[in-house]
Amino acid sequence: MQCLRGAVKHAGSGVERLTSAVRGFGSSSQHFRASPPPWCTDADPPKVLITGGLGQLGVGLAKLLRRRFGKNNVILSDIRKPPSHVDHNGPFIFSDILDYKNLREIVVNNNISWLVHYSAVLSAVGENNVALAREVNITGLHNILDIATEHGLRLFVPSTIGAFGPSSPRDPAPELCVQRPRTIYGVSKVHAELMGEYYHHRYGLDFRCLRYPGIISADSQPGGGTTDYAVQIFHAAVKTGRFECNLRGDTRLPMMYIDDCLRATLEFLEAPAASLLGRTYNINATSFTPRDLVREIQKGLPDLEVTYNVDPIRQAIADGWPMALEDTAARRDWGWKHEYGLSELVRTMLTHIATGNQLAQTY
Ligand SMILES: NC(=O)c1ccc[n+]([C@@H]2O[C@H](COP(=O)([O-])OP(=O)(O)OC[C@H]3O[C@@H](n4cnc5c(N)ncnc54)[C@H](O)[C@@H]3O)[C@@H](O)[C@H]2O)c1
Ligand SMILES: C[C@@H](O)[C@H](N)C(=O)O
Repeated sequence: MQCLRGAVKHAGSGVERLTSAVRGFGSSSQHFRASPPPWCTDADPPKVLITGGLGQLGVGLAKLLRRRFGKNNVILSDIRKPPSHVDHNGPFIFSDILDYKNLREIVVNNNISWLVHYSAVLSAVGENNVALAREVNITGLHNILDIATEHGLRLFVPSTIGAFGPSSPRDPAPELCVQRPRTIYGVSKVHAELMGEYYHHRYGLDFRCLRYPGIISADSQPGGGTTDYAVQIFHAAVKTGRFECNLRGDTRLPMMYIDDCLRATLEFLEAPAASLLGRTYNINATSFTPRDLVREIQKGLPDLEVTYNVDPIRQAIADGWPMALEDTAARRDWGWKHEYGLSELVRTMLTHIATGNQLAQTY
């Protein structure tokens, strides 16, 4: 299929306070399926490559997929040096998605069958460096599409709430509607959705795409997006008890706890092709404003103080994004169901961060 390429060329006391506050919250309700679903009949597990794997989502996804498919069947890759804990958990290799030959070599040499394409420049960073975002998010995607098509891979590319814009219906945004985003990030994600679906219809590429909400995680940092405040506030709340929020207090956006996001990704990847009436699906969990989030965190940490210092770039981006996503198609076609609402998300985040801080003090 080489012809295709040619053709389409705080601090201690705070931690104790927090620990006792969250003890009453109970433990995470997360549970991942331990064995393959009955309709998963593949004799061999897939060999999975994750690009951009050292960002907020990749390490967690690798952990989940390795539990399911085996440690050596999931290769994490990025253009940065991995921290030692990542290096010890399974295979990691350098891969620059802009280097087509290197990417092809990795796919061939490792007999890759599934490609999870996480490399991207996110919304806020993208507005500061449009050329870089265009290169990584669009040129890089072209390499990924060609390689996935040439080698018959199952390709997962995440899209985002950022693929909608001010003229899209906002509460909720349906699967199919006007999409005129005003960020290079959003434009590149609409491009990815359309190109992937085109390659599916034209070349039979097994392209799969989920529009993720803003993702909230405790042990990985966000990479420069508009929803980053909703992760940073937890760490600031525990460390200093103070947080300066860069979005207005009434900015409602769709959000999701990372365990729901990663489980959705695995379940969607495993869904039989015949059950997928579409190739790009919205997934939704909860929606909140900074004020809602502060109120919920203050149930565990009543002394948290929040001030607002709005970043006009991020605020303009958020004002053009939906407040919720309509996701009945995902629930109908492949059984999507979220587990974390706002209160579960906040309890789980505070529990994880308190436990992490205690461990850090121990060692
Ligand atoms: N985190 C979220 O809230 C969220 C929400 C919606 C969609 N998504 C999508 O999910 C995916 C993963 O998001 P994330 O939050 O982990 O992103 P992130 O910004 O934290 O990580 C992206 C990774 O891509 C890598 N990268 C950049 N240029 C590269 C290149 N040339 N070659 C290879 N890797 C390169 C970076 O080193 C980084 O580790 C992205 O596609 C993002 O658009 C994320
Ligand atoms: C929403 C998502 O795509 C990312 N967290 C961003 O804000 O850019």
